[in-house]
Amino acid sequence: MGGARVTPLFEVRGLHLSLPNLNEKPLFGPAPRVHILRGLDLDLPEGQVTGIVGESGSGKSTLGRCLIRLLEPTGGSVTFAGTDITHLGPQALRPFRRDLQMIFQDPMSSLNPRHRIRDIIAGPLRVNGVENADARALDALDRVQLGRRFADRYPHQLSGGQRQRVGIARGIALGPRFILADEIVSGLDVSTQAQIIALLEELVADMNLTMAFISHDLSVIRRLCQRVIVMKAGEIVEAGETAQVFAAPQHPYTAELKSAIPLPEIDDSWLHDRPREAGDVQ
Ligand SMILES: Nc1ncnc2c1ncn2[C@@H]1O[C@H](COP(=O)(O)OP(=O)(O)OP(=O)(O)O)[C@@H](O)[C@H]1O
Repeated sequence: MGGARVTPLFEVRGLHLSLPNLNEKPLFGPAPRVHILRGLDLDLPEGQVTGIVGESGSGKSTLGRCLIRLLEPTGGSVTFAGTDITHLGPQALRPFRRDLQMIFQDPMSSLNPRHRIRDIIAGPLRVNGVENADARALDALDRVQLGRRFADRYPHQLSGGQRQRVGIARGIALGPRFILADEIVSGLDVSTQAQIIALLEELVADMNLTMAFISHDLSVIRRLCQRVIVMKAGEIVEAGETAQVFAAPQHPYTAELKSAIPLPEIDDSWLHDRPREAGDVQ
């Protein structure tokens, strides 16, 4: 596309992650290590959504967790907004926690069933010492187009799409700069998926969010992500602008991936149909 270069929010160089392989513990000596990420280089441009695709077990979630430092890399570096966060301990990471948020795949298991929606969203705000946590939780409910009348409900009283909106509200309430979204629309029906994707697009634009969006669904990736990286066996086999990568895949694996999942070629206007009334939200 050309134009001005977008500053990367994340710069990842030679990222490596290995863990002891507990399935192959020898009688003597240390367990052999399993290499999950094998030297990744990538930039995540600020204000853009980068899709991460690849077969099951290729390391997508592990990469995401290294970015937000839920995992500590065993090699290479992760630089966030100019600071090397690769090996920061819990104390040094504290100032970054607000900026690095995650939305989980299954909101039912990640939302405490005994807590009201207002407390689920306000919880992380209180932990981070944010003033007016309750008011900000209600604002977040508005931003995800659920509305305040959901504040006193419990997760089981909501539909799958509504619960995912609560997950998103919790993710954005702290005003993060980066969100990791790991398979967050996989469990939803197609029309609810489309509404959630439209909401994410709006939030990314309004809040200048940078997002890494892990998904198996290439049509969702094509809709939402300006850039995409393709992983295989702990390595990045292809990266670039989404339209280019899928139009002219350079790596046989990308072509394989593309041919494995049919992409809808026609009329995606339904993706733009968004509810205008909070009561319509699914
Ligand atoms: N704590 C761990 N100990 C040992 N192996 C692990 C651990 N976490 C992940 N792995 C292995 O690392 C590989 C990458 O896992 P990861 O969850 O990152 O893949 P993924 O691409 O996100 O897969 P999926 O699409 O199935 O979620 C897998 O083979 C997994 O079994």
